[in-house]
Amino acid sequence: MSTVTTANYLNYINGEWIESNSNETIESINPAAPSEIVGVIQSSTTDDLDKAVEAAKHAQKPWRNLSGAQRGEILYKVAGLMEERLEEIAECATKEMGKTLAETKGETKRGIAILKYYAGEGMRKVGDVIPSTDNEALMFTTRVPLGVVGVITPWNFPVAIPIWKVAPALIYGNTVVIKPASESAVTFAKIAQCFADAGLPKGVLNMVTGSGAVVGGGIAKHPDIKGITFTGSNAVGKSIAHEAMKRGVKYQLEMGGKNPVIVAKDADLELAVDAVIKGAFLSTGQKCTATSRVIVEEAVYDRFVEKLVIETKKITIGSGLHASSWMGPCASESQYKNVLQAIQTGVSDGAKLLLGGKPYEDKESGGYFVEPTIFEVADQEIAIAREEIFGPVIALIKVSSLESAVEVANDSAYGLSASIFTQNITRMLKFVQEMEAGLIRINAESAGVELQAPFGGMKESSSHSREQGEAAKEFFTSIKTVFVKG
Ligand SMILES: NC(=O)c1ccc[n+]([C@@H]2O[C@H](COP(=O)([O-])OP(=O)(O)OC[C@H]3O[C@@H](n4cnc5c(N)ncnc54)[C@H](O)[C@@H]3O)[C@@H](O)[C@H]2O)c1
Ligand SMILES: O=C[C@H](O)CS(=O)(=O)O
Repeated sequence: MSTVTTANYLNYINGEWIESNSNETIESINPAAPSEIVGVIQSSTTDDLDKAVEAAKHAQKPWRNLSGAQRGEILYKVAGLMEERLEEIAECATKEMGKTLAETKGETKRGIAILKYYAGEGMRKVGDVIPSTDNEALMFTTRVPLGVVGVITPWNFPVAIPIWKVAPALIYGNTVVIKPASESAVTFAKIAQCFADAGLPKGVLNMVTGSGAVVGGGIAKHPDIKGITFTGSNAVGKSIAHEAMKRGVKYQLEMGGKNPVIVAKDADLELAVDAVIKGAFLSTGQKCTATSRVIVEEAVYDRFVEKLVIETKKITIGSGLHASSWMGPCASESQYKNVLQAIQTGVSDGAKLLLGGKPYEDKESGGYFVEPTIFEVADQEIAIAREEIFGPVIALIKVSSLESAVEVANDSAYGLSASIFTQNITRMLKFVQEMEAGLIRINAESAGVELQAPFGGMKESSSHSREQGEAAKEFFTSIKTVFVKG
């Protein structure tokens, strides 16, 4: 029997908090203590979505007609309010999806920094003057917003990912309808409140919560939504792309990964072990850039594995609210079951289980905890070496040379993030050149996206645009080339 511990969270449409006309709700559960309901959100309908899109459409022209500096001023105010409410937002994120308070505080600070970065973008140039072949003419480029943008976000970064989409969308003059993942929608409701309290004009930002198929699918199909930015699984991303292409609207997808780390024979093994543990098990492995394959040159394989197992055994598991916990639960029951199923598949496919592989029983809480799990894989064709698990599971692969390591690393449908540990500059440069991934990190964990740099994947990890930094401008605006003759 679950007990409601907090309020009913409403949709934010046209500057007001309103209930869905479905009169149905979804419970956001604490995965570390599933009997606890963090909040109750709206299970919205396409009618609710239509209201939100209408509000966004109505607000778009006045919003676009503000100067970038004026739009930026509001983003700075949102950042300030989030700073004041940092503890509340971070604690809510930890309760909703499980990652530790240290991680959610860091993520909330990251969201604040992203808001400030894009607030500043409101004062930066948007085009270029290009010399015309006609010496009496002036030719230049400028940029215009897309209009109403649909934002669909996952649960694993409930603060950073919505903000790294919403902030650039708004600063470049678009208005937004966002559907956050239901597993972390209460967290975004608190962020939307910061936008409301910062004086954002009504209709500029609208949040509609609910099922992906209904509300997310409705965003993909809506005729008045002129751009869709999505982060989530490949299956869902491809369905959104299909709908967007049918309507001829811009779309942006950032999706799954199966991120390799190569440990070369000249690697600093202590550094590599520390980075693999952080990259694979922080956030319970629920990062798109998380380490899931570790490819080790045979010359150092046994020493590396011995150190890795010893250090992994030190990981403390528990509620993310407890300072003693280094790793929290899987974010939901379904994620928990998916991870345990993947582990079972690994065992039945013949992978050698070196550590973990079982639920971490916490009888008091009944939380969705899984032990950090390390497999040794001889056959790279098996599922745990190929498919994204999005949990605390790594596959170790032994290779005879760096050439072979890069071949194995590239042998994946995904191309999001990749790291190498070596102290040889030639090997580093060869890796940079030959590794098919959008994020390349040298002597550092595979996770770690910096807000000021372009971020996105290659191959099936992405629709091949880039998010964050100046790159966001390319998606959230259209370029106009202007030729002026007196
Ligand atoms: N590349 C990146 O930057 C990045 C970052 C974080 C997570 N991810 C990926 O996201 C996945 C985990 O997140 P998730 O479980 O929330 O993914 P998901 O695809 O299940 O859901 C993502 C969002 O899409 C919505 N959705 C679900 N079905 C939909 C549909 N039919 N139409 C439209 N929207 C729909 C969901 O409600 C949610 O808001 C992993 O694959 C992970 O790799 C990628
Ligand atoms: O899931 C999103 C990315 O993994 C963010 S980061 O690489 O962990 O910063």
